[in-house]
Amino acid sequence: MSLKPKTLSFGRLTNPYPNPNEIPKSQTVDLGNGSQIVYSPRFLSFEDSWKWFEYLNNEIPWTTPTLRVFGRSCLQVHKALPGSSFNSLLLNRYKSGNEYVGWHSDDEKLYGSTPEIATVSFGCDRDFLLKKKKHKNSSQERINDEEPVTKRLKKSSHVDQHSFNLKHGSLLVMKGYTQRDWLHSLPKRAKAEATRISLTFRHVL
Ligand SMILES: O=C(O)CCC(=O)C(=O)O
Ligand SMILES: [Fe+2]
Repeated sequence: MSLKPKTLSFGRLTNPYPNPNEIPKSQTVDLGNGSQIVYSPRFLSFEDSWKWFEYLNNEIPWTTPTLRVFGRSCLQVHKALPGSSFNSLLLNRYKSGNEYVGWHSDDEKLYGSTPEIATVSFGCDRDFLLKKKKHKNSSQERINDEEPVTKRLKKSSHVDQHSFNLKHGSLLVMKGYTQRDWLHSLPKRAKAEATRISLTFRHVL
């Protein structure tokens, strides 16, 4: 894919980390029971990410709700995730903070039992939330009646929800049993006025 954007509009946002030494490091969050999230806030450079944003925003024939493109995946995602074998790319565009994705998991059979799903984000920062699914009968979720309520509440608010602010040029990877055990969403944000584009790389069996 050649990157020949029609227009470039660098400087829409100020680079939050102009000094490369201050760029936050990647973090791995262990969600427990074999699920993990890896978040790299500055996966692509600030300038390259704007080139990608402009290219995607101007050149993709965006339709509602989504466009699925099968074939060779692009960018450097394969290099960053050795062993990955993505063969599907889903593109989403959120034109404002009013556009959102509700709670769901990408647990369709076609992705297998432990899919690795990698999301690269461009444009406006948006929050990405994760919450644990309620399994009525699993021993893991069974409420211990002996435990004081206050302890129970503390435990669940700490362990059962996570939030990531997905930055321009960031990479977030959901791994292991994240789709089986967790829901994710990209909620409405009144303050997010600008467009966000995300690319999600997946492996279809
Ligand atoms: O736009 C995103 O970051 C995620 C969207 C999503 O969860 C999906 O397309 O399944
Ligand atoms: Fe999803």
